[in-house]
Amino acid sequence: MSSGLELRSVSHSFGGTDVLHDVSLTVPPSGCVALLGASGSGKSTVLRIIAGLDRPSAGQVLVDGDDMGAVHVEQRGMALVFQNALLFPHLNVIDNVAFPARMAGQRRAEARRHAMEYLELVQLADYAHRPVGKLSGGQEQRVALARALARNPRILLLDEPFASLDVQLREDMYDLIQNIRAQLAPTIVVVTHDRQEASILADSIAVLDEGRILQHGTVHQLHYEPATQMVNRLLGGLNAVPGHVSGGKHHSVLGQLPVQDTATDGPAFLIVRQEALRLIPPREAGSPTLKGSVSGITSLGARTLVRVSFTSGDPNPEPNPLAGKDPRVADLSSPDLSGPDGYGNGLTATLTVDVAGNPHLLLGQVVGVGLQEGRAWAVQA
Ligand SMILES: Nc1ncnc2c1ncn2[C@@H]1O[C@H](COP(=O)(O)OP(=O)(O)OP(=O)(O)O)[C@@H](O)[C@H]1O
Repeated sequence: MSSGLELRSVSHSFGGTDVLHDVSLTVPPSGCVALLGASGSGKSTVLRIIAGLDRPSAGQVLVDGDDMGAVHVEQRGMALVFQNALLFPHLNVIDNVAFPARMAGQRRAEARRHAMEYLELVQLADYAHRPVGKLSGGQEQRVALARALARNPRILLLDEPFASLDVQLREDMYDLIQNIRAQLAPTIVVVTHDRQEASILADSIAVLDEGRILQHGTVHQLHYEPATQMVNRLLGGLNAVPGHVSGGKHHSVLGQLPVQDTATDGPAFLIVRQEALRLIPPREAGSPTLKGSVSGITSLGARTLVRVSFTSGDPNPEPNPLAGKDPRVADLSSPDLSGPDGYGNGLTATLTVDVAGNPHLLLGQVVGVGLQEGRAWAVQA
């Protein structure tokens, strides 16, 4: 049966250097949480502390409410899978998977029968008697997963398990993890620096930066309601426009945009996801109030990123012809640039817009930008 995991104010230092600060995290039974962060942010250290491989300098790890402090690694009921599969080279595939059961004293035939069930789960039953030296990288990781699952762990810990696989193999592994979750429902903590991987695999993501959890939330919250500019950046957000919040609106070169009720007054960045922005085609835009000009075009294949630069200071703004007509498009072009905001004197801002297909734009071309309603978000500067 799956277990719930809780980290309570865990801190850790190596030789006097603090690497984790007051990390608290809850993973419900059968839940999957991704720890997302840049290299060196402390992800692996959190995982090692959960597994019992390192003792935290302070704080507690609890499983189903029980403090693991005095519980030995082997008794914690956890299984770890690393980026490197770490298979036993002298054993074939099935005996690698059967190894933990053999160590626990199970008879060979029984341990192998049990191992075979897990090899079937990871679709490697046909490879049971193959030497592990003759496996591909993806197959090695499948064997490592089967070996971890065969221990029937209370918690499965995955440390960048697919980082060394190519894109296609990685996608196959994501399907496999979904399948394992559907069939066995283990509680999972997966460490990754890949935001897409975190979004695909996990129910929620905890963003770690310099040993601190900046935010733990759903994939949606982290993308559209980031707690800080750093979270926005780590989740791939490309737009952060400086300005300030007052009276529930963000004031910047882009004008005044209503943001979340909870935003506090003061200096703040306006965060808008590139996917929540829409280019208003030049022929429809006519004379958009907020004239933006294309300053960069980057092809992503099926999609294109378009950078649009805006300059404040137009004393006679004209109305955006689309404002109010398209319910999906908020009026991003009603700037009060003559107001007392201090953003009216030739300052510029750029927004990056994620566009499906090739928009056939030219650098310098004037375009309008629409924002999906309710998608403007402010974070304190
Ligand atoms: N055994 C150790 N002794 C000293 N410092 C360590 C040790 N292990 C990790 N560190 C330091 O602790 C910090 C966090 O390391 P950790 O490996 O947890 O980060 P990470 O986010 O998993 O990084 P990566 O993605 O590169 O694996 C880093 O500054 C690292 O240099």
